Amino acid sequence: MTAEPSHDRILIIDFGSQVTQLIARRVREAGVYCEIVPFNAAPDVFPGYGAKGVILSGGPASVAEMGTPRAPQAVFDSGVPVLGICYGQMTMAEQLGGVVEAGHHREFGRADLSVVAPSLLFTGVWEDGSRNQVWMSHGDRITQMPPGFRIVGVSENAPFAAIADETRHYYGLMFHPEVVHTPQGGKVLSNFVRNICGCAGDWSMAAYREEAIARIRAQVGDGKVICGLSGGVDSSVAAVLIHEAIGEQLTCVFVDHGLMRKDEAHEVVNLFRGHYNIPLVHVDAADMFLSALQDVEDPEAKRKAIGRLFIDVFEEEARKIGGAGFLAQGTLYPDVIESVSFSGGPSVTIKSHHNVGGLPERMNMKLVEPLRELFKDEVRALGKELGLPDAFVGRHPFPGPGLAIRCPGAVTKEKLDILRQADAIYLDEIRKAGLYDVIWQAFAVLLPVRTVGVMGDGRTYDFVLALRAVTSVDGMTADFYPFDMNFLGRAATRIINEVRGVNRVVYDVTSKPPGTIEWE
Ligand SMILES: Nc1ncnc2c1ncn2[C@@H]1O[C@H](COP(=O)(O)OP(=O)(O)OP(=O)(O)O)[C@@H](O)[C@H]1O
Ligand SMILES: O=c1[nH]c(=O)c2[nH+]cn([C@@H]3O[C@H](COP(=O)(O)O)[C@@H](O)[C@H]3O)c2[nH]1
Ligand SMILES: NC(=O)CC[C@H](N)C(=O)O
Ligand SMILES: [Mg+2]
Repeated sequence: MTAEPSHDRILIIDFGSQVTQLIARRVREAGVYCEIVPFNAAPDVFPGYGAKGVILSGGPASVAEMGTPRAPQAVFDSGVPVLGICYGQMTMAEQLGGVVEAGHHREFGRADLSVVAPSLLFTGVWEDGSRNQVWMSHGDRITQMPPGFRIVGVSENAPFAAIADETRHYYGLMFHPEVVHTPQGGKVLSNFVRNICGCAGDWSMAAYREEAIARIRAQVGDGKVICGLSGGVDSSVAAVLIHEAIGEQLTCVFVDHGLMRKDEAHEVVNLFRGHYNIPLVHVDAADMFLSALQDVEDPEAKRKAIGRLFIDVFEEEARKIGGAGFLAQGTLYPDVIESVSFSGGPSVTIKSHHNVGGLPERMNMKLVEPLRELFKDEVRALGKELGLPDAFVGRHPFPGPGLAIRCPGAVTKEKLDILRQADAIYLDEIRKAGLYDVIWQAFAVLLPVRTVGVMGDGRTYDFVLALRAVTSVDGMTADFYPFDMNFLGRAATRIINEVRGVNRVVYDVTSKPPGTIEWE
């Protein structure tokens, strides 16, 4: 947990819901700092955390079953306001003397909430007597409220859809206020953190910048820092922020691992050197990465191998400048959440982001990660605050393992060359159509599948290329971009005509979840 002591803070206890991160986002949108802690770490974290309120997330387990997770008793003993959402509501009800039954009354998706009594939680949002759209995803339900609570809202299948004990400031919601399908849900969460918990709502990027600089100085002292710079938004913002904090103690290192897109290495280095007076070392490590990846097919093995090599390169560069005690990276909150699985914790590891779960166990340098608590859109806002040019702030994300995770199966130089050309054409068409800034991320994937085609009256037997484009706010959830068919036809024709080795193009229409954005 990172200290953010000069602002009010909310602690979110995670029971493993797929949408816990969205609770954090909504709370921050209300100008309030918050962090997520897994339920099994909560008993240690809560007592010293200084939370002005606690939110209990949803989760896949059933409160009606023995041995399922509970909130720390200390939370209820502390007197801070508590909001339970779905599983969080049910465990709160059970822990405070109510009864929960396992599910015959499943509600998944859109539901109507009838407000049947006034509550501070709904003030200025939903009037007493109104019916409102909410989103539910549960099978269990409360059948008996704990003492001191009353019903505030009901739905067709949940007689206790919203309950409150206004005296003790305990609130429980069966529905999920954090998802966009509960259109007024953000305001409900804002009511909780601002009006009920009494948080000031003064958490902003300008404040974050000042505090982050102070923290970097305190951590680093007069030590030297190597910063992994990819040219992406995150590391560019991290580098500029760290430079503001410690000036010449910083050296940036750009690793060309041979898995970059077309012309990317030179563009990044020139752009950065053109704008900043920060020392930047350009390392050509393509042979080293490609030979290490030669026979690696498993996605996690690829990620781990790349993570390890990155560190080898950083350590080597540190030696060249006479040693550096610290390694800085543009790690974001979603990288941390998606990579880390606490043992016995609620959520599973989806993929090891090279800069977190993919790091080797033994590290000589200490990590400096000033963006570790931020979501992508917050980093972009911080970048604007720091005056970064749009060429950095508006860039689509590009994963550290690069094209290796866009080449399912073994990675070869030939495949990378094909992918590079096709990807460049696809992005060129996107820019020409004026869609680059509308789309959150777009890229091509070279599939390890060959199909038969006919070109110039001859038979071809070449690779299939998949195109991907998504819209998103923070990369945690995403929708596929609904291209016009003419656009897709145009891009496919150009790729097949101009790139040798591809004779078929397909478009990926999977959202996240259930897909992820990258294919590996
Ligand atoms: N080629 C590279 N050279 C040096 N460091 C890198 C490279 N690729 C990734 N990194 C390090 O790993 C971190 C995480 O990579 P990631 O792709 O998430 O962030 P980014 O590249 O800075 O931003 P974006 O997500 O917008 O691409 C980076 O912030 C950077 O510190
Ligand atoms: O720096 C990174 N190192 C990684 O190992 C990594 N894996 C995925 N990504 C990027 O994260 C976002 C979410 O991707 P997924 O839906 O595929 O998990 C998308 O923007 C991905 O491009 C990575 N970035
Ligand atoms: N979304 C949730 O928190 C679900 C809670 C519990 N697993 C149920 O099905 O009722
Ligand atoms: Mg990147």
